[in-house]
Amino acid sequence: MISSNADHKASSSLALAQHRFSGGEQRFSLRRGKTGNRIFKKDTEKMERMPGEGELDHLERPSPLTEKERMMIQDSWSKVYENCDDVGVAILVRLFVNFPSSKQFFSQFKHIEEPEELARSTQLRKHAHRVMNALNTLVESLDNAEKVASVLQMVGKAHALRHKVEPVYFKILSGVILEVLGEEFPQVVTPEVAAAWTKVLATVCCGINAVYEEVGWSKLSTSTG
Ligand code: HEM
Repeated sequence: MISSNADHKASSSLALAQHRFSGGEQRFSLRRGKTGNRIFKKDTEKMERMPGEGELDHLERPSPLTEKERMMIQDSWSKVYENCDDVGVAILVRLFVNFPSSKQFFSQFKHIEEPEELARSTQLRKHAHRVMNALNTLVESLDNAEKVASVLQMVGKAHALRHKVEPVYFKILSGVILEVLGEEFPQVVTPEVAAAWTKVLATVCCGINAVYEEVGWSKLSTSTG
């Protein structure tokens, strides 16, 4: 069961396979306040829409990255990673606000709604740090297929077996990552760079799905049953 009633009221689009990277409807972005600190800004008010049944089931593994794409990923990531903690928290707050059902796996903030309060949660901040570090390892290892596979094995197994996270949330998170990076780093994440990121994140999702299948995850579909 991955969707609450609220999930169905929504009308945003998200389908990694179809290159639609709107991560949801309420937008919280990082902006510099007068003090120079990054703050969360709420732009619009809408509700979550989970991908429909079968919508994301047939994600095809993208072609390998070209050398140029690999360089674009590594260059853009170096700018993003300079703001590792802020960006990681912004991504996860956007995920949890736009897709509230994704909070169900987190004991310490599953009932919190306010983005500012979410952003202060120790559990959220810790997970943001872990996600960003894992992405950093993947980006650093783009020319090392074995290393990429071992990271995806570790992440996939832990989330399937220990945390029992439906794999669709990895696709949702991928869309949110692209959306936030595009908004926060518009000079860096040009359409060409975003296309390369699309490939990387689709590869991550395919790898995670493969691990879920390996460990016998029984419900790879986005079924709400
Ligand atoms: C690229 C995507 C992700 C990466 C790299 C990632 C990475 C990690 C890592 C390294 C850990 C800690 C080690 C462990 O317990 O296995 C962790 C824990 C966890 N992750 Fe993720 N994660 C990702 C996506 C997600 C998503 C989409 C969800 C659910 C919506 C999720 C839910 C959790 C939960 C519930 C924990 C345990 C948290 C705790 O014990 O405080 N993760 N993740």
